[in-house]
Amino acid sequence: MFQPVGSAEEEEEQAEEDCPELVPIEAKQREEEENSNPAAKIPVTIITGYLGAGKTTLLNYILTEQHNKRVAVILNEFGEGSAVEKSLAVSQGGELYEEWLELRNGCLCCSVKDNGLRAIENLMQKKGKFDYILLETTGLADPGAVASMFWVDAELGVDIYLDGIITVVDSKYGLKHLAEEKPDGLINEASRQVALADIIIINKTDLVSEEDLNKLRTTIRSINGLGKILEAQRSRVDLSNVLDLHAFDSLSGVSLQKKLQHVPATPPHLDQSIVTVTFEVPGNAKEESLNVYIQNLLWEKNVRNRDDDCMEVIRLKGLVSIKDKPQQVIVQGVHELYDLEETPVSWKDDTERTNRLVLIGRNLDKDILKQLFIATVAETEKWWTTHFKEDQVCP
Ligand SMILES: Nc1nc2c(ncn2[C@@H]2O[C@H](COP(=O)(O)OP(=O)(O)OP(=O)(O)O)[C@@H](O)[C@H]2O)c(=O)[nH]1
Ligand SMILES: [Zn+2]
Repeated sequence: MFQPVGSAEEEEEQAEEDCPELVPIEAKQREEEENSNPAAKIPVTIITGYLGAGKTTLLNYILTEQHNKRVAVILNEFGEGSAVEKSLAVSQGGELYEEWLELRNGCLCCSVKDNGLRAIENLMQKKGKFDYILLETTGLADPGAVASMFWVDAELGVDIYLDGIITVVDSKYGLKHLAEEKPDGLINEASRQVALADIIIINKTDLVSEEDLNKLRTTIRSINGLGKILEAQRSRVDLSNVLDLHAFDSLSGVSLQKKLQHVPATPPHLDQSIVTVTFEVPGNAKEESLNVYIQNLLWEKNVRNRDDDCMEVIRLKGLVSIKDKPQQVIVQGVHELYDLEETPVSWKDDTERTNRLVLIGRNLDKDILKQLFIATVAETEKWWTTHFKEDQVCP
């Protein structure tokens, strides 16, 4: 795991902020508990989406569907009370709110008002009582920050892993939210959530015409060329499409290879600042240079496009060939965090060795990104150093 210096401390500080003490569950001992493998890691799926898009509806749906999983739910409220969340707890458990609840089907439910980290740590003390975690963020949350939590916290990483990010989009208001301009020139929350998603659920399709739905679908695709788009009413989707995705680990290596070959070049969209860029460069990458390449993009943020705008990468994904490594390496990035991990898949022969990268973000210029990458792979420092202007680091 690579992270810019300072983040770990910041996370630490955040974790210090108060979180309600969680009430232990007096649950009956389960037979499965004895049989369950204590070393097995628990998947966490983040459910995000703009206010009212249908996140809680999705949670409710998952909790009531047959899936043979004992799901623990964490509602991340960031201090904003919500009647809807209350109704979830009540309708499912018929009891208290803001505490741990054991639902009738054995699922656990919790509501927290901090960044969720402490809640998950506490939850892990109930290990063996559940085998899946769903975390709903608030509508205005940046899911990247929540996702980063699982990467930064090494201790947590022993017990759980990030399985995927689901973004629920409201059919009726989705386009409006995506087009919203923020006064400070920042990327709006709705776009950020779509950019980060592994799965995008276009929900409430009952409320719009086929024409409007097409527009929304096209816009979403133009932002995120990699994520899977599903359409739903009442957030009812096939659960095999949203759970156990392994979107962030090397297990996704095999499927990722196929997927990366079919990422559509996203059409330029006038009012859309976030795009997906993908390119392929055959050959080997030198690990050190690859780190420099990624760090310049994610940390130094000193890579600019032709208009001299800074490139902002929100999500990065790829399969690369590292010199002297027999196995394919998966690259994952969310905001400033990234990771290189060997997959179980080996390169068959040297002619096959190649690097495929997908970047989702703002002001991205495919040619410049590719040229920089070629400079890395070919280990020619010249073009490289002339292109980074140390004194022109973006804010
Ligand atoms: N017409 C229609 N309404 C829906 C659909 N799905 C959800 N709703 C309604 O939309 C409202 C918001 O749904 P929630 O699931 O609470 O949305 P949320 O994203 O959790 O909302 P916040 O947590 O407040 O941001 C509720 O009144 C739902 O009943 C749908 O497919 N069609
Ligand atoms: Zn909700």
